[in-house]
Formats: sequence, C-alpha cells, structure tokens
Amino acid sequence: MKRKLDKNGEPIEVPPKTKTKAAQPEQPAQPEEPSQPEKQESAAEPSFAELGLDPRLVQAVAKQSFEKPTLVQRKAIPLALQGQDVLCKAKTGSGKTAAYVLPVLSSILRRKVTDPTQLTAALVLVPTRELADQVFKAIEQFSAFCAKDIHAAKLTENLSDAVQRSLLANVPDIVVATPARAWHSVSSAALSLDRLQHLVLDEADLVLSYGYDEDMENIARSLPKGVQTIMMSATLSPELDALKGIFCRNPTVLDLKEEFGAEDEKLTQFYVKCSEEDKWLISYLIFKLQLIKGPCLIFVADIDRSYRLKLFFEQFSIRSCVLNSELPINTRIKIIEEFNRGIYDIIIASDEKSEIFGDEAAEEEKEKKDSKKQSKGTEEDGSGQPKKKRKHRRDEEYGVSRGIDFKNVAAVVNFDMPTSASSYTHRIGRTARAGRAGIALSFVIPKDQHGKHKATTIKSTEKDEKVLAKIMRQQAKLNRTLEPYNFNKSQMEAFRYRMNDALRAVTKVAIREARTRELRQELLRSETLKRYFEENPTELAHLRHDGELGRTTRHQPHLKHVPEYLLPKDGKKALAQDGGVGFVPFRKMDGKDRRHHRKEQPRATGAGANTGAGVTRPKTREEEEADRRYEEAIEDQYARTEGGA
Ligand SMILES: Nc1ncnc2c1ncn2[C@@H]1O[C@H](COP(=O)(O)OP(=O)(O)OP(=O)(O)O)[C@@H](O)[C@H]1O
Repeated sequence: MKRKLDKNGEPIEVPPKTKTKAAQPEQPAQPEEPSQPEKQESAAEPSFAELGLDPRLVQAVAKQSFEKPTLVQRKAIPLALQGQDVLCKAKTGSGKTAAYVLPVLSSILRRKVTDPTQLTAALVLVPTRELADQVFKAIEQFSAFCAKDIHAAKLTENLSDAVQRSLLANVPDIVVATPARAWHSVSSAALSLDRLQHLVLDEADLVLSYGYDEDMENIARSLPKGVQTIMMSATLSPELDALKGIFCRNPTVLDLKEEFGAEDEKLTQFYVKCSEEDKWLISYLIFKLQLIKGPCLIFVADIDRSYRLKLFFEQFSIRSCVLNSELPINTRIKIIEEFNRGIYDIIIASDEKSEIFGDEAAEEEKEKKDSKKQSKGTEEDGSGQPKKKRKHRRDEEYGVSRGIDFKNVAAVVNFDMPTSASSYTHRIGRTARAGRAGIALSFVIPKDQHGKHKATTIKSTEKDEKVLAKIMRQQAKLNRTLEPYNFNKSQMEAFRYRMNDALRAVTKVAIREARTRELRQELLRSETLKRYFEENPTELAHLRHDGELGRTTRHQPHLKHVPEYLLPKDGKKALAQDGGVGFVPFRKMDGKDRRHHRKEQPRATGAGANTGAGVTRPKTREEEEADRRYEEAIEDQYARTEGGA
C-alpha cells in the first residue's frame, strides 16, 4: 500500500488564494522578507540541527548562510534519515538538492562510525551533465567539514574509460552520474553497486524522457535488495509512475505544491502578443533601455536563433552569451559559473529539448502511447517497466531549463515560446528561486501573424497561442496568472528603423560564421587538445588563421547607443507606467519636439555618457560622426513623412 503523506502530521495554513501581484520590471529582483505563511509557521519550524543531521553537515549548511530549512527540506530530510523511500514533488528552486544530499551524507557518516569499510553507498542519477556538475559541487560544499570521510565522484564528463576506472578504483562513497554513464561503469565492472544503500533520482520525471529507459532498467536489475530510493521532481508525469514501479518499495509521497501558494507570488508572469518583427523590436528596447534589470535568461528555440539574437544585440552593444548543446561541456559549465558570478547579465539559451521532441501535439501523443505501453507492460508481466527504448537519446546530455541553479535570475524571457506547458514550468523555474522575486516574460505570436516576416519566422512559434492557452490553464491550477504586457506601438516606431538596420546586418552567413567561430575558439582553449597542438603546430596555425577571417556581420557603430532625443523626456524610468505593468509609454515626439529636445539637451558625450545601457566610456570620433549622420538621416526621414502628411 502506498501512503500519501503531504502534511507529515503538521497542519500547514494555506493562505487564501490571491491574484498575482503586479511586477515592477524596472526593479531588479531583490531577496524578500519571508512571506506571511512562512512567518506564521516559523514558531514550529525545526532548524537544520533539529532535523537530526550530522553536526558537520549543519556546520556546512551554516557556512552557506542557509538560515532555516525550506519546506521540502523540513519534510523530506527526517523521512530520508529514517531510511524511507521518498517520492517528492516540489516546485523548482525550492531546495530539493539539499533535501536529499544532506540525509544521504548524514546516513553515510553515521554508518562509518560503526563500519569503516570503504564502499559505494550512494548513487545519484541526474538527466544532464550540467546538473551532475551542480550536484557534485553541492556534495562537496555540504561535506566541507567532513571531507576526509566523504569521497564523491562524478562520471559525466568526457573522461576516458581509463580515467573513470581510476576514479572509481578509489571506491567513492557517493557517485553522481547520468544513467548512461552509470550503467556503462557498472557493466564494465568499474563501478560496483553490490553494497549500495541509497539511490537518488533527481529531476526524476526527466530521466526517461531523455531516453535513459534501458539504462534505468539495467541499473534497477543490478541493485541489491533494500536500497533506499529517493525521487525528486518538479513536475508530475507518467514517467514518474513508471520509475516508481521500477525502484520504490513503498514510497512516502510528498506532494508539496499546494503549500507553496504564497511563495509563488514572488514570480510575476507576463506575456506580450506581437508580430514576429515586433518581438525583435521590443527585445531591443527592453534590454537597451533596461526595462528589465538584473541577470536574465532568454530562451530561444534553436541554436541558430541564439546566435542571431546575440549578433542582433551586439549591434546595439548589448552584451550576452549563448548556451547550447554544441558547446563543449566544460564551456557550458564555465558559462553557468560566470553568469552566477555576475560576469554576464544575459544568457541566450537554446532549449533544444523542444526541438528534439517536436511540437506539443507530438509530445502529447508520445506521452499517451507511453502510458498505454506502460500499463500494458504491467498487465503482461507485472513489472510496470517501460518496454520500448525511445529513439531520442540526448547525445549531449544537455539541458539548461532543467534543474540548473542559475543564481539570482531577475527575469526569464521566452523570446520563443516553449512548445509545451511543462517546458514552460521548467524554464520559468530558473527565476524566483529560494524565496527571491522574479519575472517571466513570454513573446506570443498570434496565429494570423505567423510567417509574415520571412527573415525571422520559425516553425515552432506557429502554435504559440495554443501553447499559451495551455500554460494559462496549467498556471491557473497553481493559483498563478499571466498578465498581458502591452507596449504602445506608435511610440516604439522611432526605434524600428534601428531595429531593421540591425536585423539586416545579421545574415545567415554571419550566423554560421559566429557559430563556427565560437566552436573554433573553444577548440583553441581546450586543455585536452593542448598536447595535440604542441605536436602539430601547423594545425594550430591553421585554426588560428581561420579565426582571423573577418567578421561577416556589418559593423554599425551608430546603433551602439540610443540618441538622447529618442528617449522619453523624463528619462527611461518614465517608460513604464505604474511600475511597468501593461502600457509602457514611450514618449511620442513630433519633429519639432525632437529638434528642440536635441538643442536643449546635447547628446551626452565623454565619460558618463548615458547610452541607455549603462555604457559610460567616452565615444570615439567615429561613433560621434556616425551618431550625427544617423540623427540627420532620421530627421530627414521624419521631415519627409511630416511633409507628405
Ligand atoms: N534552506 C535554504 N536556505 C536558503 N537557500 C537555500 C536553502 N536551500 C537551498 N537553497 C538555495 O536555493 C537554490 C535552489 O535550490 P535547488 O537547486 O536545490 O532547488 P531545486 O528545488 O532542486 O530546483 P529545480 O527543481 O529547479 O532543480 C540554490 O541556490 C540553493 O543554494
């Protein structure tokens, strides 16, 4: 009999459901005070020490400035310490990693007091390499005060078999791996699961959809009896049931979604319905005029698109970096680390899961088929194991919208809509984490607008409205709403000219070159290839020479700043009405006003020049000249329009 235990005997007051509060896109996300229900509950809340964890772990937790356990930690840690199987569903960013790492480490330390035998006691399976890296780092941090007693290994990088063998030869206490890597090591006898005591499936709903079915079945068959299984997930899916059937004896189910109602209010969600062309225009304005401030994750549909947007932004001196499965894993991890250290403010990530799995209809169809097959499997052999291996093995074991702990993300922008509601949940889960505030902004192309702007059309946005409707239904179930974010089109028009200039410069050839250039640079930086290049200097010279080929994107210095006269009279703060929800009033200016404005307020130059993007370096003469020419051209254009009107 499976028990459903979502309150663990502690009644929790769920606040009355309120409308999502208005966000302030002008404000960077700030850590906020604990919400009311959290405060009400605090009298009964145990501390980390009171949860029964090893004191060395409590010390490490304090070093990370975790003041008190989050809800999922309060609920899951005591159960896991008792040795129970736990299936836990809690929202993204709620602290699930510590909820399983801490009790597993504590149990290992406890056993070692009486039995010092070196054995692999825990296996943590994650769907992506990025996540493996993150979990491994969390283990290192939490075991900082017992480093001599806890030895962890990560098996996901492109390590040779020999290196992996030598890592495993030390018999690590805890191994973190993707299922494919774990099974490879088990099947080659490099990793023994004979004495395994804890198995953790993080992002459990995803491991099957990433095509690890067979690996999971193989691992399940290699487990000794009595292994404790902990499954963590942010969303429910038929896959979870399948996994439960394979791994769990009698799991305690923690479904914590209802109890997070108040915290959810820290996430504000907007959508903008606009044409394909306007999506580029609005994005330019948002980032150039900093209508959204703070670290931001922009999701696009595919790799080409990420380079297109990056090059488009470059035209305006908006700095960003791309993240995609094509980049080597070390580079991807470095980008995430640098973003978390505040080196980049904007990451443009391609969410290739949608790309690989196709559109939502196909995904739904697949889900239906899978669950039918699973229930058939249960009837036939009682195993409940999915029989068919899915075709879609993720070669790159890549995924940025899943589980990665991007720190302090102020906003998630769906430049291209995801193709399913669950993908949306994972994407927006990168912001408003650990009790912080954040906003999500999604661009939705109305069906009748799709395909109207050939240069920027992509197939995946054809069903944006349908996906939005599904997302709204799904979010409504969680007491969340998506608000429309409207721009006044007529007041954006002054910027359209620049947007078109920039878009024209980002040609297919430029995108291809940017893509290969990035890869080439990564090869040049590669530690692995260093030795090879030392032995083959001519190849290195060739690669370098390739790197020196001129950039094919047209360089347009005049686009790099926003002339003062285009900005609203009262500064860009005035662009957003009532904190920015809904109408964003760009100042409407007639020709007279513009000229007058320009005379009264000469363009800022030299140090402290306000470029609208916080760029304060002095402008070069070339830029000055380009500005002058640009402004004259604009004025001529307006004069012609006005004259003709
Ligand atoms: N008790 C705590 N107090 C403060 N911060 C915490 C606490 N527990 C975890 N965090 C922080 O919260 C962030 C999110 O944690 P974590 O990555 O474990 O979330 P998650 O639930 O696994 O999210 P996802 O479903 O997206 O994987 C991390 O930066 C983590 O350091």
